Parts: sequence; C-alpha cells; structure tokens
Amino acid sequence: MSPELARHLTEISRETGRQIGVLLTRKGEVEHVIVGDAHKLLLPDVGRARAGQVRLRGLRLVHTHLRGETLTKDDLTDLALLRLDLVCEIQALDNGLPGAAQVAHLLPENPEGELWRITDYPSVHELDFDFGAEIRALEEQLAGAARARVVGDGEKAILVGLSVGRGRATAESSLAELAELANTAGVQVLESIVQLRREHDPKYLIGKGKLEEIVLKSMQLGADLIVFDKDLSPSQARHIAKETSLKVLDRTQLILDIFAQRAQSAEGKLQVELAQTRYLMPRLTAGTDAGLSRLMGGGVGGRGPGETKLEMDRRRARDRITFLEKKIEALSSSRAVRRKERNRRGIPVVSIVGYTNAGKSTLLNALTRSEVLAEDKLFATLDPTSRRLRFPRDREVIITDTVGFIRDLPKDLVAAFRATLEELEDADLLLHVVDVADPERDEHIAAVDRILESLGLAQTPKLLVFNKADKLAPEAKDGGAKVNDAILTSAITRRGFDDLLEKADALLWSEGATSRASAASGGLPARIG
Ligand SMILES: Nc1nc2c(ncn2[C@@H]2O[C@H](COP(=O)(O)OP(=O)(O)OP(=O)(O)O)[C@@H](O)[C@H]2O)c(=O)[nH]1
Ligand SMILES: [Mg+2]
Repeated sequence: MSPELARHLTEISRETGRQIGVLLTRKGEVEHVIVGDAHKLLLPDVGRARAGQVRLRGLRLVHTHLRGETLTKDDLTDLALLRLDLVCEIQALDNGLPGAAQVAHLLPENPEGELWRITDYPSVHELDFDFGAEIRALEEQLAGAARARVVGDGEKAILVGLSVGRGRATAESSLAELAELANTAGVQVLESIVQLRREHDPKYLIGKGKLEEIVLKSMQLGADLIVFDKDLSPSQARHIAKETSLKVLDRTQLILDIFAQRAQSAEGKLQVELAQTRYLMPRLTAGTDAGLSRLMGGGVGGRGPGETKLEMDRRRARDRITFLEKKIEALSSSRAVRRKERNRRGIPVVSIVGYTNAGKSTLLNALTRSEVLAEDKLFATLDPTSRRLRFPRDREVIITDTVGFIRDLPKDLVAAFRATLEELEDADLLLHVVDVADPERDEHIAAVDRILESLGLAQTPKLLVFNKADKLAPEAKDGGAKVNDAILTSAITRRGFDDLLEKADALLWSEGATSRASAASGGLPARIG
C-alpha cells in the first residue's frame, strides 16, 4: 500500500463524503474498489470462507474513515469471517490527506485467547512493515495449529450450552454429557461454551454477540461444527447456519446420529431412519445459501425453483415416513407373535432398564455369562437382546437388555423406538440399573422414571439396582443403596448377585405375582426359539 494510493483514497473520500475501500491481492493489485457511505462499507460477495479452512484469503481490505473512528466491530468480523489477510483503516483528514492508520490481523491460537492483533500507525508513511512475510508466517502458524489438533478424521466441534434462569452448574454438567455424546458420535470437542441468559433468543437461541464470538472462535480453532445442548427450532437452526456458515447440530440430532451409527438390526436401522426423517422434514428449506456472504443479506434468489424442489423433498420425506412406519409395524407384529409364544410357555420376563452407560449390558452378561456388547460409550445397546437366566430352585426367566435412556430423550426417537420399547410392557419385573458412582445419579434415576411413566410402565414391579459398587469411594459406604431401597451390585466383581436374584425371585414368585410366573414355577420350561 503506497502512500500515493492511500492519498488517492482519502482525497476521493473527502470529496464524496463516503468511505472508499479497496481489496488488494498479495501482489498489491487492486481487485475490488468499494464505495460506501459516510459510516460504513458493504463488501462485495467474495464468498464466505469454508468451515475449517486454515488458509487466508490472500486479500487485504484497506478503507478510509471520515470521522476519526477506529476499526469497527464489522471490520473485525469481516477480517475473521472472510479470512482476510488483514484490514486497515486510514483516516481521511479534513484537507483530504491521509492521517493515522490502524491495522488488524488474525492471530493463531494463543494462551491469552486473543483473536486478532491491532496495531496503530501515526501516519501512512510509517506503514513500512513487511506484511508479506508476516502474513505468510501467520498462515503457517494457523495451518500448524490445525494440523496438531487433528487426531483421526472426526469432525471438530464447539459445544454450546445455555442456562436460562438456572445456574452455571446445571448447564455445565449437561454440557459434560453432551461432550460424551459427541465423543461417542466420533466428534472431537475443541471447546465448550456456556451462556447464561434470562430467556432464549427467539432467533438465535443464544445472544447474537455470543454467536459472533463463537464463529470467530471456530475460525481460530479450525472447528467445522457447532453443537447446541438445547434443541433448536427449525427456524433457529436455519438462522444460525446462515449467520455462521458452519454446520449446526443440536442435541437431538447428535443422539440420532449416534443411533444411526450404531443401529445393527434391520428394525433398528428402520427406526433410526424414521426418527431422522421425522426430525429433518420441518427443517428442509429452500436455498441453503452457504455461499452467500453475510453482507449480501441472503434471501435473494432463494425462492423460485428452489421452492418447487423443496416441495418435492418434503413429499418424498412424507412418503418415506409412511413406508418406514409400515415396515416397522410389520416387524413389530411378528415380534408380538414371538412374544405371545413366550407368554404361552409361561416364562416370566425381566427387563433391564436404565440410563445409558449404567452397566445394563455388563450386568446381563455377568448374570447370564454371555457376551452382549458392552462398552464405555453411550448407547452401546440399541437392539433388545434376550437371554435365559437361571434362578435357584430350577426356576428360569427371560432377561432382556434394552436401549439406554437419557434425559430429554428425543421425542421422535421414543416414537420410533416404541415398537422396541413395547417389549417392556410384557415385563413382569423391571431391573432399573443405576451407575451408583455417577455424580448425576439422582437426575438419571428421575429421568428414567419419567420415561418409564411416559411409556405407561409406572405400575410394573421394579427393583432398583445400584451398580458399579466397586467404583464407590470407601467413605461413600453403600452409596445410599439402603435408604433408596436398592440392591448394591457390581457387574465386574459380581458383588450383590445373590441378593439381586433373591429379591427378584421373591418379587416374581411371591403371592400375587404374575400368573405366568406361578405357572412356570412347576417343571422345566420349554426351550425358547
Ligand atoms: N467399574 C465398573 N464398571 C462397570 C460396571 N458395570 C459396567 N461397567 C462399565 O460401564 C461401561 C458401560 O457398560 P455397558 O454395560 O455397556 O452399559 P449399558 O448400560 O449397557 O450402556 P448402553 O447400552 O450404552 O445404554 C462399560 O465400560 C462397563 O465396563 C461395574 O459394576 N463396575
Ligand atoms: Mg448396553
């Protein structure tokens, strides 16, 4: 940027009373000339930077200011969102000569958490700094930081929590669970941010300022995804995606994604697809304008043929939903036949329910010495699995493992898994398994109870099982098992199994227990197919 060009800009600026800007390439060639008004300048659409892009755009924005302003928030947002090499503002003095200047460029991630550096120059004659070398170094640092963070090829996300009227602690523990969900989904979490607000923002859920901060952060960290810990309405999701040019997910979508990754059986896959399609249908929109610059305002050209295509997409989605519902219905009625068969033979059914990762599958394995998949991830189990379990006195039950519950289990998911969850209706006894060592234990118990109630299972006999006893610190004693009327077990050390079987036995075969159970108590039941 020569002093001559600077003077040119300030002279025209003064004459016209408007801000004048130029976009310069690294060679110093003028690529765009922009004429603004007295207060601001609208950049042409140079295209939003791709999410996760580490290279800079190779363009610097130099423009005049007429009223002694320093670099504005818009300048800095453009710098970050458009990934400009730098922005520079030059004062147009009253006599048309260039005055002081201010320059800002992005910074790679740093301990201070700063996003950019702003430098003041008393006069354009002192703009003798070697920007070429500086910018190249910056670009290398940015790329290096991004490389260092890549482990595996998972997407990289910033998690956003929101607490409305409640404390930070609630939002943070919920966010910790979201991080676990993200981890299970194979997403790498770069940062978690909580905002405390008195109410939701109807348009962006969180505050607009906070959203901008998150976008800038995502640029700096190389994130390509924002995950919200609250469910977004279709219009919020749309507005946020438009504002940020990032992929936007909410908690429900993350859970749906995990289910989609993990579904094994044909039925499980259909159920997940049904839930996803139901969730996405209201979110299908015309003209997803990721390419439009924030400054273009969007909307233009978003209608017309797009609308027709949208209608088509919607119709296709509706057809698909009907198709999936029919298929699931068919599968579930064949399962109902199997269930009837089982009932006829009079073997009682014990179903294991509980919060995800409580140790349900591990417990089933340990009790029946089998090998159902169990792992330290959320939603390891999606498909119901049944095993025989032998009780003392040659009694036998069918014990089934089910999908884990989670607080605010997505509504579409409950609906889709209704067929699977219907199995629970036939249970003579529910074993509600709890991770006794989890600090959120009581919330988990309440969440599971709520879901059971919503499934109409509040009346089924229930046994509370405080599992993972081996993880309790000595001073935690029995982890509150006694006062909660729970049985303390460890699926690892097999502690408490005798106690568990005894209690279950008593509940199943006591007086007034199911007729099925008493029918089964004589003789050996037939083999289950
Ligand atoms: N220390 C300890 N760990 C346990 C115990 N029971 C289960 N775990 C561990 O907890 C994790 C989750 O176990 P799962 O059996 O997969 O849990 P789940 O309830 O079936 O989980 P979902 O199917 O995902 O809902 C695994 O890493 C288990 O090894 C226990 O008694 N003690
Ligand atoms: Mg499981």
